[in-house]
Amino acid sequence: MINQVYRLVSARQFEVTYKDRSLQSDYVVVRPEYLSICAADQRYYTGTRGKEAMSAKLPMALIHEGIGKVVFDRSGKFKIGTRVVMIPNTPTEVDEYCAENYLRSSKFRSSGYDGFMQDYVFLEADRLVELPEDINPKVAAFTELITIATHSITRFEAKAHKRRDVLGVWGDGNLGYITSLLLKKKYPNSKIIIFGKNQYKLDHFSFVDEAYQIDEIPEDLLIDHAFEAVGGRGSEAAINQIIDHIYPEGSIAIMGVSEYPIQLNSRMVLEKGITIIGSSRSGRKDFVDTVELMKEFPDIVDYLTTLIGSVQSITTIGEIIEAFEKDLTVSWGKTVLAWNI
Ligand SMILES: NC(=O)C1=CN([C@@H]2O[C@H](COP(=O)(O)OP(=O)(O)OC[C@H]3O[C@@H](n4cnc5c(N)ncnc54)[C@H](OP(=O)(O)O)[C@@H]3O)[C@@H](O)[C@H]2O)C=CC1
Ligand SMILES: O=C(CO)[C@H](O)[C@H](O)COP(=O)(O)O
Ligand SMILES: [Zn+2]
Repeated sequence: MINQVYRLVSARQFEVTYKDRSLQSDYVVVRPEYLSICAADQRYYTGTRGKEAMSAKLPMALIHEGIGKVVFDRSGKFKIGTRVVMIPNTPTEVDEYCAENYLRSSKFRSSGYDGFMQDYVFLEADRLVELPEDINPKVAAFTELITIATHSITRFEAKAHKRRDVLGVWGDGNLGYITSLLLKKKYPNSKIIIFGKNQYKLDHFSFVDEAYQIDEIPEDLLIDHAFEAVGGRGSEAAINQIIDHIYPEGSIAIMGVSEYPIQLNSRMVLEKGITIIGSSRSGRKDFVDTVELMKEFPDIVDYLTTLIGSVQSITTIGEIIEAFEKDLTVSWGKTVLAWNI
């Protein structure tokens, strides 16, 4: 069959490519239903990802957050019509000590490999996780982003010391919202504090114990552990502020992506014996755990509807561009694409 792939060829420019795909294979074929734009896609779309990365990775189809329906599965593992979340990481080997998302050999969709902006996506069966029938598909669209928080909290649980009286999250955006929400669910007796730049965004975090604007943090406030969900230029200030407010021997999970190396107050990292936990992307286990969590606690999905910024129907390349441009102008929530192309 001929599959249409919608690739970014240079900043703000998409082209359709036609790829001949055989159905005589073990791939499961999924028709994308709802996709969602990640900050990483915007760095490619706008060209801010940097000249070197742009020329190394383009042309490629963007988007690594999305759900769809199975339209073909030779193995019969999935019934036709099953709604699934697609896992963008594609490992090519297994390592006893290194998770699939940290293996340098893994391929990650929309970071050098075609993402989900295609008429049909061909995936190995283990790159799909079945979703509950009744899940809100516009929230499920950004399940991948939820798995980022799941993955980071799992690493924190394994690597940080066990006092969890006060946990701080820096970043009053999408990832900060999801991370604080999952932390509150997992550690109901811990004090969860959100630190952000904008009062109108902090007002959305109704489930946290305390919220502070970053220029109004009491000097004597101390946290046991922290999660950084800022990224970009703001990462540096956020991580250094965390270093100032963390109790000795605490851990800092860094999730925000920055294009440039940032400067850390390394002297205080040493003096306080701080553990820094880098956390990037996610793997199958994080998707399975996240879907189970959403099944067990439907209120999590209810809270996450707050993050549906806008839903754009996509029927043409022009509408893809409109959706990316509109996403750049909104300051709260995720842009969900109803994939009708
Ligand atoms: N590790 C991983 O695997 C993943 C990482 N990411 C990365 O996580 C980062 C956050 O993504 P997302 O939540 O979608 O982005 P958002 O832009 O929604 O969130 C970032 C938020 O942090 C706020 N902020 C800026 N500076 C500070 C500061 N010093 N302290 C506290 N908050 C601050 C921003 O405010 P304002 O807008 O006013 O500046 C914004 O509200 C990005 O870099 C993204 O690429 C995303 C997915 C996966
Ligand atoms: O969003 C992400 C995962 O959900 C990561 O930020 C993304 O994978 C980083 O990739 P790149 O190096 O291409 O910017
Ligand atoms: Zn992402």
